[in-house]
Amino acid sequence: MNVIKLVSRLRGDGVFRATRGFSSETTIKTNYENISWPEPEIEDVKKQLRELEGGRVTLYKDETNGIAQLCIDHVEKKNSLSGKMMVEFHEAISTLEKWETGKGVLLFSKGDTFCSGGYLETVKALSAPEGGFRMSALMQDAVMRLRNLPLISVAVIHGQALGGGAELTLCTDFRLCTPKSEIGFVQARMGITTGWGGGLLLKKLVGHPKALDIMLTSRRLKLDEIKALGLVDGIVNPDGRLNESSQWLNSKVEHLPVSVVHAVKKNVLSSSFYEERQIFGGVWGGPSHLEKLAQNIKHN
Ligand SMILES: CC[C@@H](C(=O)O)C(=O)SCCNC(=O)CCNC(=O)[C@H](O)C(C)(C)COP(=O)(O)OP(=O)(O)OC[C@H]1O[C@@H](n2cnc3c(N)ncnc32)[C@H](O)[C@@H]1OP(=O)(O)O
Repeated sequence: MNVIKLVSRLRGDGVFRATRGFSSETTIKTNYENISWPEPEIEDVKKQLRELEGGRVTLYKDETNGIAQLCIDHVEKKNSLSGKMMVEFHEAISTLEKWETGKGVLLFSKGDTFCSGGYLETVKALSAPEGGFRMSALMQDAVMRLRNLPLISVAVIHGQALGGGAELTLCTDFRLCTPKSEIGFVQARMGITTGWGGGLLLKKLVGHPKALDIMLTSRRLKLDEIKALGLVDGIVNPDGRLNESSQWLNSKVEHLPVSVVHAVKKNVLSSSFYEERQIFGGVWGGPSHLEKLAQNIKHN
């Protein structure tokens, strides 16, 4: 069997950052039942998933404050993600990667549910093992790229975040919750496990034992437990959650130039002193630095 290992680099912070670049002929040997599928080409997966209709994911970039709104909108089906929505989510993140004046992004949903995971019609349409693997490759790519954006990202959680929806709550820098927030890693009860990057992110955020417990029990985490796990960065009201979250995020970035916001985010994502000094060198002596030096700022 032509086995190509998934080239992954264990980052210092414990998050695997898989780097792919193999042609479609490569296969990946998994540890389970000796199954392997060709490493999919993302554009090929998007073409297949785009046909699986339902709902929409929209992106609005506010140029006045550099904060984008990434909205999950499939209210009639509890904001479950259809294949088409997964593609729109991936493409929105590609757009944000090119947004040079962007400072932040809010991931939120309409209605009373953050996201109930994969749209079960799409899940059934992809029920053959390779279908799940290909969908996972697309969503993991999107989640990893959202996480690695130089923008400051916030998940605005209202109502239930289940299955893949629970995984999406972990791919942002911050989480703002309403009193009705619930996070449920229900995958094990569905006979599967996380597939959108959430397993690794959960372990990184709460530690190995707690991540195992949460995923094995599939219990719904209510707000108090989400807080106790250190996963809540603020509370917002259900009806005003978008405005309140926008103000919360804006208060962290409005006083900084884009270059510094991006440098700070890249710094926190970095996993070596080498990376830090490359980022530092990119802003040292830059227009913002020279401007602040000229002002003789006192940090009192
Ligand atoms: C593919 C990724 C995979 C993973 O890696 O985890 C997954 O995410 S698998 C999917 C995991 N998610 C679920 O299993 C959630 C299933 N839904 C529910 O548990 C409940 O619907 C709810 C989310 C707890 C809400 O319950 P309730 O308030 O009682 O509303 P209803 O159940 O009546 O739902 C209203 C409406 O929405 C439809 N719905 C809800 N979730 C999904 C979904 N994930 N896919 C498709 N449709 C969904 C539900 O069927 C109702 O539709 P109608 O019957 O047509 O009104």
